[in-house]
This record gives sequence, structure tokens and C-alpha cells, in this order.
Amino acid sequence: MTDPIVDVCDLRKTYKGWSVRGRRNVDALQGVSLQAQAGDVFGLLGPNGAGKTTLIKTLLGVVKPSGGTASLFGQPVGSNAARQRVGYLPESLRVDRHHTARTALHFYGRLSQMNSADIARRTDELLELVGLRGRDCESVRRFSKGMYQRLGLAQALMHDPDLLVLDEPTDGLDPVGRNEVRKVIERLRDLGKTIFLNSHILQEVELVCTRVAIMAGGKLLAIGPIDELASPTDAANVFVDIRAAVSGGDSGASGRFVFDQLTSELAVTDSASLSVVEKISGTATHRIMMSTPDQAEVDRVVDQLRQHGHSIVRLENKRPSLEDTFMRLVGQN
Ligand SMILES: Nc1ncnc2c1ncn2[C@@H]1O[C@H](COP(=O)(O)OP(=O)(O)OP(=O)(O)O)[C@@H](O)[C@H]1O
Repeated sequence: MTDPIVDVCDLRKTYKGWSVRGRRNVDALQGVSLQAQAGDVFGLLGPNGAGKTTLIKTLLGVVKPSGGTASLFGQPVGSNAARQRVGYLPESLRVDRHHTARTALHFYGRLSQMNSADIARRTDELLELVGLRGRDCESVRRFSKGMYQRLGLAQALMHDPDLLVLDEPTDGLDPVGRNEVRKVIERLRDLGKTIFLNSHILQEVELVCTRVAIMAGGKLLAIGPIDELASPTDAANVFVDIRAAVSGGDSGASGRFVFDQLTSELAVTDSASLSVVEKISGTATHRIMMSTPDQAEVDRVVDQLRQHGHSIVRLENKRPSLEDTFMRLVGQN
């Protein structure tokens, strides 16, 4: 494996402060360790106060850690060598209202000490990438929130960084705006950029991230590829649609009737709860819902259904979503 792009080891941050009752320190990071590899789209998740912003600010060299180490590209965070390779989109970027997209990118290019020729070339490339070509000479005052965020992504990319840190890039956007920003992130992922994304929107993270870290109370609760985060004991929801061999031959029998028949026919163990059976309206099909972490149990139920003359029309095994895993981990903590 190559050296990590982001390497955080036992990172700690205590904000020192006072309240009316005396000294009040906040342990915002309590020994966080994580790594992101080149090409990762790394999602940082956690409830309010989890320490996500503190972690991001530490990576950017804005907050000084109280303990532990953090490096980007093998260089200590905050060093010039590390900063030059990072692009940052803050949660609430403010672009002066007199700017157009083009003049704003010129301004940010100058801040990155780029020359005029490079700024002009890069501006054209980025306007194309974020889908603002043709709108580049309009005042940003007329921009929708989605266009504004895409301009924010362009400014973060001006100096062609290898690592992008995005703080809540889709916060406050409508579904269309979110979709547009997500497409840009996917394009950047395809270009091989490493992306560190802080977001509250679990569905967004599930759609674009290759790996996630879940934090709460300044601690790391879980880290890994999304499909490996669910614990082996997390139940999957299994839906089995059947043409039921209903006793009495009534294919239009109610879900309750079929449920009672199945519970007397099937030897279901405790690990699988045959929670409900419902009639799918307008069809001769009934849907059985089970909740079990045990695939062997599903296989047993399917075998028994067949043995009792029920025919399987469709089987769907829905693994726990990122939201299920998040709620379980954060709930436990
Ligand atoms: N400058 C500061 N001084 C004192 N305490 C702070 C400071 N910044 C953050 N904190 C505290 O540190 C803890 C972690 O805050 P942080 O902003 O890093 O969490 P977060 O996960 O980003 O939360 P949110 O999702 O609400 O932005 C919180 O208890 C917060 O009140």
C-alpha cells in the first residue's frame, strides 16, 4: 500500500475555557486515528459537537492540536508543503457580491500566487468542470445556491490541489443543487483527486464516498468502506414475494390470513422474525417481511415455503443502510 495522503495518529484537542462555574475545558478530539489513501472519497460523519470541524481545522493547520500527530502527504499539517497541496471549501464561503464567477476565480488564483496566463487557463477548465461555462460573466448575486457552491468548488480547485477538503458542500441545497454538486464531486473522484468530505447528509455520503469515519464525542466510533461498517449482528431486512398456496384456495386471502397459515407451517427460529405478511394490491402476490442477520435462516425459510407449495416470485435482501449503522453506533455512545 502507498503512503497515506491523510495520516492522523492519536490526535487530541482540548479547548481551554471558563464558565461561570470556573474552568471548563472541552475535549473536542480524544485520540483520533485515521488514514485516507490517494483517490479515496473519505466521508466524515457525526452528530453536532462530534469534533468533525476541529479535525478538519487541524488538518488545515488552523487549529493547533493538544497531542498526537497529523500529516498530509507526509508533511506536518500547517506546513507550507502540506498547505500548497490542499484545496478547501468552507461551510459558508462568502464571495464578494460585485464578483462574477470569472473575476472571483481570478481573485482566488491571485491569492494562490498564480500568474495571469495560468489563471485564465485554469478558469476556463474549471468553469467547464463545474458546469458554469456560459454563466461566467454574470454577477454572483444572480447565482442559485447550487451555482454558488459549484463556484466554491472551482475556487478550491484553482491551484490544482491533490487533496480537497469539503465542509458540508451540499448543506442548504435543494435536491437539484445537491445532485449538481454531487456530479462535480464524482467527476473529481474520476480524475483521481482525494476528497475529504464532512457532511450531515448520510444519503449523500452513501452515494459518493468510498470510505467513511463515524465520530461522536471527540472519538472515532468506526472507520472503513461503507459496506463493511455494518456489524455481522446487524439484521438485514428480507422481503420474499410469494404466490401463496392458500388453504381453501383463495388467492385473494388477506395478509393476516396468510401470516397465520405460514406461522403454523414454518419452523422459524428466534433469530428470524417473520414480522408481517401483506397482500400486494392488484396482484395474487403476498409479501413476507423478515428481519435476520442470518442468511442460513433465510435459506431455510425459502426451502420450507417451497415444500409447502408456495412459489417464490421475488426475494430482496436489504443490507443495513449507512443510516442504520450510524444510528446504532451513535445511539450506543
Ligand atoms: N473554539 C472553540 N472553543 C471552545 N470550544 C469549542 C471551540 N470549537 C469547538 N468547540 C467545542 O468542541 C466540540 C466539538 O466541536 P466541533 O465544531 O469540532 O464539532 P462538529 O462535529 O463539527 O459539530 P457540528 O456538526 O455542530 O459543526 C463541541 O463541544 C464544541 O462546542
